[in-house]
Amino acid sequence: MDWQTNEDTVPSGFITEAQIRSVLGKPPASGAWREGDPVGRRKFADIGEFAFEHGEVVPHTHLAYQTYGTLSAARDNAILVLHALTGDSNLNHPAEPGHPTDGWWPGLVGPGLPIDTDRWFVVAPNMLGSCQGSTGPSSMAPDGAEWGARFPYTTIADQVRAQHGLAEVLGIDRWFAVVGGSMGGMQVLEWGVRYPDEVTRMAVIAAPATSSADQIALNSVQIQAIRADPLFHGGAYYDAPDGEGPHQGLALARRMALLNYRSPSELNDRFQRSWQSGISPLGGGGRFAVESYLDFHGNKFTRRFDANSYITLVEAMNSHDIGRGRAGVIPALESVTAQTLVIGIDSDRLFPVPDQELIAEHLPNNIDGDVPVVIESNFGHDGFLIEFDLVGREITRLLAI
Ligand SMILES: CC(=O)SCCNC(=O)CCNC(=O)[C@H](O)C(C)(C)COP(=O)(O)OP(=O)(O)OC[C@H]1O[C@@H](n2cnc3c(N)ncnc32)[C@H](O)[C@@H]1OP(=O)(O)O
Ligand SMILES: N[C@@H](CCO)C(=O)O
Repeated sequence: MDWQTNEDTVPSGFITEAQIRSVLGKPPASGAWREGDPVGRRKFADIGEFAFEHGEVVPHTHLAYQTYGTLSAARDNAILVLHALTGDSNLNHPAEPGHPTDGWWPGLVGPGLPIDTDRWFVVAPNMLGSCQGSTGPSSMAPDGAEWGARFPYTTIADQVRAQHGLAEVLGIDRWFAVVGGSMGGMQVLEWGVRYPDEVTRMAVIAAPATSSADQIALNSVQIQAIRADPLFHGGAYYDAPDGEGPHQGLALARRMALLNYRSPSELNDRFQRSWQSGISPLGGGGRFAVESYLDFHGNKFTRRFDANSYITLVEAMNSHDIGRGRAGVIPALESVTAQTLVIGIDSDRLFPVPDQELIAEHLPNNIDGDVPVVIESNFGHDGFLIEFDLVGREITRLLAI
């Protein structure tokens, strides 16, 4: 097949300001960034005025979220599932009239699956600062224009405090489990440290206790790729004609990110030196298959994500230091009371296994003693989004103890 860019890909996930307003019942002074798509299954929790760790205040904030299963009368079966950098509140929706198949954890969450929605009430929010329905840079500021680059610097702790606001709206004062991977795993840790009395069990998957210099460096070049795009306009591109924006910069950032998400051996095994039709055997005049793959995902990404949100969320990952203001990483980890499962992936080059070893060593109630579970997978960091059987087996174990 001759792979091309995906110009015809239908964007998904964007909702309008008016649609959010119709759910919240009042002008939210915040919203989503692009017209055209239905609210679908999302609900919106109004969490009011929000003071960011950095000092700024946003007068009206809301989180988009979805629920799966039924909350028990005792309200004791709730599980919070937290997505990674570019995820959303869609966990698993089989195709049905009006809705295509959707969701980023279809092998993990659903009836009869490891997080069995016949038993558990699962809550999946879109994180603060994102662009899939929750308040973020593409939301409207009080002056009637999008926040853009003016949106407050957002930390992992901010995102977790916003999720806590959602828990209050839902009337859930204790989670049976909090589960998440990558950036979601950072948030799981923050939940365990910040709200120890509200988390019974937690699973930290492919995440570190702090973002290291290496990880910050990988993130910073992605941010720079977006800011260097001449169509970025300092983050004020929402009213550009014909939907122009820093699409090339965002696509380049996604290409770079993908290299951290996959393992060298997977790319080598999968694509080898194969090339697209039309390329010369020397490699000129066309694209290697792996280049086409990166182009494909880079272009596709620009159709579902806002560049300012991407910067906000990547900066939030950079902010991650579970020991900040808590006398260091080790005392912070030692303060967690929840039963914990820590999962690493042996081929993860973004958040490698030593990151999870540090966490497991210092969590007092790690179910595997002082070591993490290390999943063998060739898929690198993205393994937690692909290896449903391996991850599911461990989650099942956590929920069963
Ligand atoms: C919680 C969260 O993290 S949510 C965010 C998760 N989602 C994403 O990250 C979106 C981007 N997608 C991905 O990274 C991956 O698809 C994953 C991790 C979700 C799943 O990984 P995999 O099953 O290995 O999918 P893979 O990376 O091969 O991508 C498949 C796509 O690449 C395309 N593709 C494969 N090879 C090539 C190539 N040589 N040239 C162009 N396109 C290619 C496939 O056609 C397929 O397209 P589709 O998405 O329209 O079906
Ligand atoms: N593919 C994931 C990786 C980050 O953990 C995402 O885009 O969110």
